[in-house]
Amino acid sequence: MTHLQSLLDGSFALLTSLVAIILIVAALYRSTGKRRQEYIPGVPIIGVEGNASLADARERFRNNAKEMLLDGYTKYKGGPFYVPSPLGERLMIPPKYVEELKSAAVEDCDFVGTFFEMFEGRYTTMGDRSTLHPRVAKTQLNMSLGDILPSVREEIEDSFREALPLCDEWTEVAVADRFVTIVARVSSRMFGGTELSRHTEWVDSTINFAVDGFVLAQKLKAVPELLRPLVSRIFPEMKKISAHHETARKVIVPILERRETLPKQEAKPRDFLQWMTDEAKGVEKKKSFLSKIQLKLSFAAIHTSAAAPVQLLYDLCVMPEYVTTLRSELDQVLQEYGELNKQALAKLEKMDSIMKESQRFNPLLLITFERIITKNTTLSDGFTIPRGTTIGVPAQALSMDPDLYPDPERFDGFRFVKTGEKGALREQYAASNLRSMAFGYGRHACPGRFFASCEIKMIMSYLLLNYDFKFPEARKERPSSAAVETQLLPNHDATICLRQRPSRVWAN
Ligand code: HEM
Repeated sequence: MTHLQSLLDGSFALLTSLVAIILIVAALYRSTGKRRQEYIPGVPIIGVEGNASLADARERFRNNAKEMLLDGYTKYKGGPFYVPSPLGERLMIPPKYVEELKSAAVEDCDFVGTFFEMFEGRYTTMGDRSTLHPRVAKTQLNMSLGDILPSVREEIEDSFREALPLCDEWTEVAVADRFVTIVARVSSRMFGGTELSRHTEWVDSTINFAVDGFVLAQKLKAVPELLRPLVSRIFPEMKKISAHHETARKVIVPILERRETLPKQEAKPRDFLQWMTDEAKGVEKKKSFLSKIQLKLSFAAIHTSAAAPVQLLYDLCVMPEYVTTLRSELDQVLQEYGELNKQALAKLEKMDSIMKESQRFNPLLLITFERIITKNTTLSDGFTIPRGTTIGVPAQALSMDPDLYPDPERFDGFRFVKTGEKGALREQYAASNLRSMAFGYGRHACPGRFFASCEIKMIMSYLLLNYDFKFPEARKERPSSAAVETQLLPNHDATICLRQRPSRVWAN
């Protein structure tokens, strides 16, 4: 009896523990918000053809996303397909569906949610539901481009002098990181003037916030989702991310406090921080909030814009025949305008075109227009996208479509000047339409793309005017980009030989 009683007691204790474990697991599972993926019948998954399993395809996608996306786009052109991914299969949608979804309600077609998913936003703090920075970028930043360009020019000169000092002799340097520093400084000048752009700790934080967040996200993805809340604490990047926020607070809050004491009759600074301060509503007015958002904006602005001139520089080193034409366009424009102001930059049509062509081959993002569909959504032709599906557009594959870009495999630096002669705006570098989706599309299309376009043109102009450049003798091919899932990072180890030109800086 006693034996049976203790056996029953033991079983009861075991059962209670089991129930408790199941409840905890269920609660944790719910708290992660992850549901079992519902696939759309008949929609193919790229990479699982033949004997390949879904797990194989997901693994292959990590490093071969570019080829697999192109494969899917070519095979199922005009129709949807899934790309395999450890995060769950992502649904690539054709342009007709993009058009329908471009202005869907934010809560039904969630853009910020993709940051939380892809960059583990809960831990990396990447992604923010505040609309303050996109609001300000769409309005004040874009309206003020002409006014802020002189300070951008000055910062380019100063940061080039520090990051890439001019030398009479050919000097071999790895350029990628130096361009990140230049762009971080130039962006910071636009964010908050020289108080930010010359503040080394701030500039380092804006660069490394993205790097640490990216590394942490990759590490966390290798850990089962349930364990991430616990495991995240042991990764050093977690502490580094907190330190970047602390730097942002320490640097920005005093700037904002000083600005409050400026006499009313004094002209307000013309920078992003000031525009955000003026536009902020409710909790957005808190200085600590503004510092957090400014750091997050640096994530959107810096590595994205720094990748473009590096990739174009690599292109020009393998195709030096473009350099003379670009320099003579610059000469003509400088002669006409005397300086690189907004109108002058708009006249750099060949430069604009080659930037776009370079981006067509090596964009930073292979997929754009990424959104999470938060409720079952039926489109006009009856196609239903289940709740929880992450959608996107294979933007790079689209830019290789021969129906949109004749002879797409050929690098034709000035192809967009030719079609642009008909006055088609859609062919500009900063265009956002159904055939040019590098900057996304619709409600969330990159609001910083016009600034980015000016900034990249100015950086390339400065480079072309002041430096000769070539690859070292030993390099026979263009350095390949590093594919990390759907991102294509410019090669960070490649070196370039640079030499001072009989310098003109910018002046005519
Ligand atoms: C070449 C450089 C850049 C590239 C390739 C790029 C690309 C993108 C893309 C693909 C999106 C998502 C669009 C969509 O899904 O529809 C985006 C959003 C965004 N970008 Fe950029 N971007 C660049 C530079 C910048 C710069 C310089 C800024 C700020 C000054 C910026 C600020 C933003 C913001 C705030 C958003 C979010 C918009 C929203 O929440 O509605 N970007 N960008």
